[in-house]
Amino acid sequence: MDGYSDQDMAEEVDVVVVGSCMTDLVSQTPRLPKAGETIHGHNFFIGFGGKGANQCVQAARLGAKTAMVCKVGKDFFGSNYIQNFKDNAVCTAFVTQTAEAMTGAASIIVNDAGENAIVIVAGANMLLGEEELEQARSSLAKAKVLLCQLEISSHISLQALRIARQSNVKTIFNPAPAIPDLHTDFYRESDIFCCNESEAELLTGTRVASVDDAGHAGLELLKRGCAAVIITLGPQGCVVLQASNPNPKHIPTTKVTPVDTTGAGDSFMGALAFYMAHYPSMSLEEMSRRANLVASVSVQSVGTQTSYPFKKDLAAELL
Ligand SMILES: Nc1ncnc2c1ncn2[C@@H]1O[C@H](COP(=O)(O)OP(=O)(O)OP(=O)(O)O)[C@@H](O)[C@H]1O
Repeated sequence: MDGYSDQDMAEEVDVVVVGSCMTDLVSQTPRLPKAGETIHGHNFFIGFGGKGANQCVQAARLGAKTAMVCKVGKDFFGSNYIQNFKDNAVCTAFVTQTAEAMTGAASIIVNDAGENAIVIVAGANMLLGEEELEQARSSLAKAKVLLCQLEISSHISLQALRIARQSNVKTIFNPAPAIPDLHTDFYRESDIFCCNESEAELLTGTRVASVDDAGHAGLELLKRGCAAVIITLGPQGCVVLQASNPNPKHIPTTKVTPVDTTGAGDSFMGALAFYMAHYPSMSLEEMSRRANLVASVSVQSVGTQTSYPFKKDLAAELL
């Protein structure tokens, strides 16, 4: 936007995401190579990923004023990612570049059967520290919603949640990728604790393979101190529980033909943050129903951020 700087944007942010950026380097091959083998692939592309950035971009595409707090390398990938944020109208005032590490990268090989082998190097993501969080403090304290995940140092995510809570900013925490010994304060600092089936399984130690299982796991997570729990269930939508109404509620979604479900969870999270920021008095069930529908659009085309809908792609009643 001409004449409208990053600093101007930082003054009026609705959704702040403190999290990761990853560049996906994707090779499509007939089969996965064996150790020591070189094979020819038939396609290569570079994609924008990382859970934090994905969620931020989805919220921005729905119309939320978003800011990303993250660290990328002083390299081509980092500069390219900053441009991607700008292209999606995300405030980059708190995106820093470091010469100490490369931008986070995921080297992905996908064979024709859809199987993959992936190497993730978190790189600059792990260097996001308290200093950068301090720089974002005043924007964070004025925001409506904070969104965090676990692809950066977990103590930075927890610190961001604490700052938001102290300022009465609603917090959404996505414990992904899940770690078994999650600090108990993550539950207490979360207004919404939102995870998928496998994360719920790892955190509770119980099997989550059905809507009923998700209800039981959700109750266990709720007991740990969060105000609400959402467990996403792929094509089955999600289950919602609130401390004020702990009866698990199944929120189904519409049946679609999935083409590529990569990043569906992040689309759901970004949409949820948008609804919380724009419709603070909407029920959590209704926000979840709408987030299901946004995410269901994302599974109907290929890629991660490339599949995320914009406001203009959605029915007016969803916005
Ligand atoms: N096949 C599908 N059909 C319709 N909606 C889907 C489908 N898969 C996922 N979704 C939507 O996306 C949301 C998140 O999906 P899921 O529970 O699979 O998360 P996830 O495992 O974190 O996803 P991913 O790791 O692929 O990003 C679901 O709650 C649902 O709303």
